Amino acid sequence: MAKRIEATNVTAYYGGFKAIENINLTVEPKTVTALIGPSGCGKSTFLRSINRMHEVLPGARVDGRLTIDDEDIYERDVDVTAVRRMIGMVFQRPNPFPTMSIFDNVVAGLRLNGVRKKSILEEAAERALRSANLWDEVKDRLGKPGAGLSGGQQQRLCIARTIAVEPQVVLMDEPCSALDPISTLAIEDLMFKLKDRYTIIIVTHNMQQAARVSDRTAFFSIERTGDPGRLIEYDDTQKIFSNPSVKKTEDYITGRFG
Ligand SMILES: Nc1ncnc2c1ncn2[C@@H]1O[C@H](COP(=O)(O)OP(=O)(O)OP(=O)(O)O)[C@@H](O)[C@H]1O
Repeated sequence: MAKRIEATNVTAYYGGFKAIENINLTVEPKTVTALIGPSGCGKSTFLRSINRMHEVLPGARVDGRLTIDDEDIYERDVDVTAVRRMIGMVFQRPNPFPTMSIFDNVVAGLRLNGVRKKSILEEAAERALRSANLWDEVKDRLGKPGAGLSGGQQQRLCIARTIAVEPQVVLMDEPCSALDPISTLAIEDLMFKLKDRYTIIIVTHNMQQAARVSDRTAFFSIERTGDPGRLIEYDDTQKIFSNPSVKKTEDYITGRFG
C-alpha cells in the first residue's frame, strides 16, 4: 500500500516568487521522512507540492517531476482528486469539521467517495480510530461533536479521518506544534505504528522529534531572504544528527543558526 515518492528538480512558485528550487529526493515506502530547516525555507511548500495542494493558491505553480511509484502526478491527464485521495494530509492545527460528530468526521472522506452503507462506514470508523489510538477514548461518544475533544484527541481524530480513506502516503505539516508534550508523544507513537502501512513525511521544527520519529531527514535552507529554499542535505536521520556532511546542517541542528 505504501508508495515510493521521487522528486526531480521540483521548483515551486507563488506568482513570480520562487519559493523552492530544484529539490531532488526519494522517499522509500514505509518510512518516516522529516523535513527540517529554518522558517521560510520552503518545507511546507514542498510538502504541499507532493499532493498538489500548492497549486490551489492563485498564481502558484510547480515545475519539475514528482512521481508516486513511477506515476508522474503532474501529468496533464492526472485526476487531481485521486492524487489527493492517495496522499492524505494532516495540518498544524487540528481541524475537525466543527459541527460534525466524531463519527461523521472520521467517515467524511468515505462519504465524499460515495460510501453509504452504514455497516461499512461503522467498520471503517472503528478501524481508523483504532489505528489512530483514539478508539478507547471515544467509542462511547461517537455521536458527540469532534470539536468537544481535547487538542491532542482532535489531532488524532484528524489522523483517523485522513487514514479512513486508506491513502498510501500521509503528509504531516507540524502536526504536534499545537499540542502538549503528552499528546505529542501519543502522535509520535502513532507515526511509528503507521509507518508499517504508509509512507510518511513530516515537517517539524522540533529537532528531537525529527530524531525520534524519522528514518531519513531532509535539511532545507535559504541563502538569504528572497532566495529560494534548497535541499542542503538528505540522509539517514542518525547520520544527519550525529555526523552531517555539510557544515550548514551541523550549524542548524546544533542551534548555531536558524
Ligand atoms: N501563500 C503564499 N504566498 C506567497 N508567498 C508564500 C506563501 N506561502 C509561503 N510563501 C513564501 O514561500 C517561502 C517558503 O514558505 P514555506 O511556508 O514553505 O516555508 P517553511 O519552511 O514551511 O516555513 P515555516 O517553518 O515558517 O512554516 C517563504 O518565503 C514564504 O514567505
